[in-house]
Amino acid sequence: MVRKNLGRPTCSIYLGLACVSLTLHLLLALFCLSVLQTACVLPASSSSSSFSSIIPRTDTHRHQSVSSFSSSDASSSSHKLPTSNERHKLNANTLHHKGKDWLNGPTETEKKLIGTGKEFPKGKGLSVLEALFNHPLYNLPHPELQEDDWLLRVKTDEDATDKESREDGGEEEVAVSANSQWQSASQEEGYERVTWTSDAETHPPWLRFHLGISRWELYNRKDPNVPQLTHYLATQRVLSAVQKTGGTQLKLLLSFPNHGQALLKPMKQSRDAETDVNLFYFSDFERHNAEIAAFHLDRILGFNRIPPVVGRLINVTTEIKEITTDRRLSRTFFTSPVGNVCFYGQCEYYCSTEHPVCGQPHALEVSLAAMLPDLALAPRRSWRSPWRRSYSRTKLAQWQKEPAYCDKVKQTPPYNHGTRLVDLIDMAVLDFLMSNMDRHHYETFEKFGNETFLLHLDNGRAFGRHSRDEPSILVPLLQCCRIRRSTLLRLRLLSLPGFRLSDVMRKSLARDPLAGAAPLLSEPHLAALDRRLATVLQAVHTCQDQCGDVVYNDLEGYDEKHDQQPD
Ligand SMILES: Nc1ncnc2c1ncn2[C@@H]1O[C@H](COP(=O)(O)OP(=O)(O)OP(=O)(O)O)[C@@H](O)[C@H]1O
Ligand SMILES: [Mn+2]
Repeated sequence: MVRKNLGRPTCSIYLGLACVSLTLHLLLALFCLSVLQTACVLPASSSSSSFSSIIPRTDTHRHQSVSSFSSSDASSSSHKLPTSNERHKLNANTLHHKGKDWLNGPTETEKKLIGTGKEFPKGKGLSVLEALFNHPLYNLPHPELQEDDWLLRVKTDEDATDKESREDGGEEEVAVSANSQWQSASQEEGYERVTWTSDAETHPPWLRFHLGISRWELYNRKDPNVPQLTHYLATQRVLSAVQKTGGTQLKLLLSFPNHGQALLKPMKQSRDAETDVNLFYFSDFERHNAEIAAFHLDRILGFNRIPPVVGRLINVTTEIKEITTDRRLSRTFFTSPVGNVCFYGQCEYYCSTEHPVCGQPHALEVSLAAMLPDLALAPRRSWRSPWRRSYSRTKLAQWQKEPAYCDKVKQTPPYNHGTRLVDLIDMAVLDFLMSNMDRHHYETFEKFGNETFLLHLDNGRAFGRHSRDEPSILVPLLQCCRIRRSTLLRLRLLSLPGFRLSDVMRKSLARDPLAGAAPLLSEPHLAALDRRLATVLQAVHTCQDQCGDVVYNDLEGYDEKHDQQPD
């Protein structure tokens, strides 16, 4: 009946409506697809403890993004982004996605790049560490550095003349003065007379380290000066020892005769003592062996973003107590009931008689980190981490309450451009592996603007517990589902039997002077590294199952070259 009554015009109206509805549905579907591709599936629960059950994740909730984002640092949002630099295309500046192959595990090319790990050439007499560093992934071609990609440069005689003749004298470039002969004006007691010229041969290791800092890394792994620098720190006569200000725990600044300096952190815990489970991360002690191990781990991950650190056995009496001019420090020395020489210094945390640093009776293990160039020469910018913890016993940080937090970070300068976000994720991977929950800030060199690497300073609270992993450290990766390709490939390499991370770390740490006393990381800590590495790879895998655009391809152009090489 109804059919009968339907005239031709009504029919076309229905047909039209059907078409409109179909188009709308299509548009809606397209929109949904595009949204799902750019954002990732996030954990459903909002409490921080939910992160412990993140891996592997199967939930598929979407969360509304929040429109306002208070920048993590007032200075960070005001800092203008420089234009992207073609020269560093290979390093990390291209966003590129190579189709579906990325989505599940290593591609054929990647497998070729990584190898099977079985070819570790034991027979060739190479150690696992040497074999790792010989691997193509640790020898990626780097574009030539331009003049302004170096943090400092030696001033030549011509520069000096130029500057004198200029009226304003406004030299922008930070320069190390080394005209024909660099002579210190005053001959301070104990310091050597300076006879450095612009010839690198005459420079002490610490100066060569400073002059080797570039836009993309703190040191070149192959630079023979790095072992020379650590040897220098471990053996030079200590000329002065004073407390270093800044930070919350006790640390000293040592000076050496040829004007080098080191940041000292003393041994506070035995190697295998685990941090008390009831201590909050912000109440944890700093560990000297964590500073040393962090330097090795960062280098093994291919980052080169931690100043070289070395262990040393110092004499508390002759190398600190008897030479210090720091009254605040010398006042705190005492002899313990068993006759050990102890001190505690003045600082916010653990500087009291109840928490002394003691020699046995004089010998004390310490870590010595190479000092970065003076802030007057090379100013640094401190950035508050978007994933900073609340540093409160009760409050949760924003990222712990909002699973879609990364969407906001991704839109906020400097994380919306260049490599900053993947740099931060590199840092989260490093911190998760060593279980460092104390990364509240990070620093960059002001000179390089936003196109530069992140300094991974202050690792004293890492390696506190081996029996537990802390999934919340990995949240930047879990929430953003983004990782640099070179990092991912190296992580995969380090998970293969021939290059197992724990084996490489054991070998690398054995080179430290303190390894003679006891391995710098106990076996349970080394085993934890392998376990955590598997967790990181699993997290990436889960991301790849759930989101697009996970891998940031910083190796563009390298695949093709590699493919052309004979197997
Ligand atoms: N190798 C270095 N060269 C120069 N400066 C350094 C070096 N390492 C650390 N610093 C500076 O010293 C400051 C304090 O050092 P560090 O963060 O290790 O101390 P801390 O007591 O652990 O700090 P916090 O309590 O804030 O965690 C750092 O923020 C950094 O600016
Ligand atoms: Mn610290």
